[in-house]
Amino acid sequence: MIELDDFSYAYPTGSRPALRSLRLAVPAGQLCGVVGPSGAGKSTFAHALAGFIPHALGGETAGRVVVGGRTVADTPLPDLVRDVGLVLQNPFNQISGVKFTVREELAFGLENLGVPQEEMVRRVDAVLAELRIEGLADRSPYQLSGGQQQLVALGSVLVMRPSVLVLDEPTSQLDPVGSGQVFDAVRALHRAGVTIVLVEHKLERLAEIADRVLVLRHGEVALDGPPATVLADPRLADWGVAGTRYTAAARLARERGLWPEDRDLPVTLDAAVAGFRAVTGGVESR
Ligand SMILES: Nc1ncnc2c1ncn2[C@@H]1O[C@H](COP(=O)(O)OP(=O)(O)OP(=O)(O)O)[C@@H](O)[C@H]1O
Repeated sequence: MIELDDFSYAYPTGSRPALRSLRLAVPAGQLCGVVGPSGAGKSTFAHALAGFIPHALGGETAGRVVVGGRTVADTPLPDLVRDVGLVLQNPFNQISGVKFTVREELAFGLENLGVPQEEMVRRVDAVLAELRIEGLADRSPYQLSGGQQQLVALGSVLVMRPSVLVLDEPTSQLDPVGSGQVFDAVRALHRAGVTIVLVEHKLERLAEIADRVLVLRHGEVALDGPPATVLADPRLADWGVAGTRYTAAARLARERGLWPEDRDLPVTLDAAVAGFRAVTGGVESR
């Protein structure tokens, strides 16, 4: 469970608050997507949940962030990382720099926690298989592509088995295959009951897996609700957030009188197919 209680934050060098009076709760086990235009505060939000704000980045806070019953500002970072995993937008920043192979890199956090060797090997092997990166195990973390590093950065967090996972654009550098590997892993973690906050620009993917979507704008929550409602909201375009391609296609169809005004615009492929089937009466032209 994550709670933000009137939480505001300004960076040490920031002239304006990056987050403003956020009041929200993410129940245990929920997969909450976060979207918004550039500079909206998405990364800042992710850092605040994981305790990097204020512990590592300083700045001024007001209100509280509570994760798993602990007030983030009052909990030392090493204690927080046992429960809350943060995958950064740039994987390069997440690599320890002190390990020679991916296998060692994945074990690093567990080593620091004093996890016994056998258990460590078991957990690292499980994560290598889950992310389908067994082939990278003996490579240097520095001789990987950005996308491969992104998978390793995710793996180094997953081995810790956090109960809360915060992912800041975890597929930004990945091709469709790599993105699929990450989304499969996220889906499995969601099924396993992990609480997940996922900052993601790939809205078609987000629409399929999120229980809920927050839209951040100027550091505030502009919209909050189920993906089918939030991602089809016409205001997104005005705010600089491109909706899903399914919503765009149905909106064009509506402009041509082919999608009824009273039918919701779709955000997933299944909803789009069902909608077009219904409006064409199931007749498919060749
Ligand atoms: N280290 C920093 N120091 C000062 N200001 C910062 C810092 N990082 C971000 N900001 C500012 O805080 C605001 C929110 O930035 P943030 O990176 O959280 O946005 P974002 O929604 O993640 O954007 P993007 O989609 O481009 O990653 C912006 O005005 C940004 O310029």
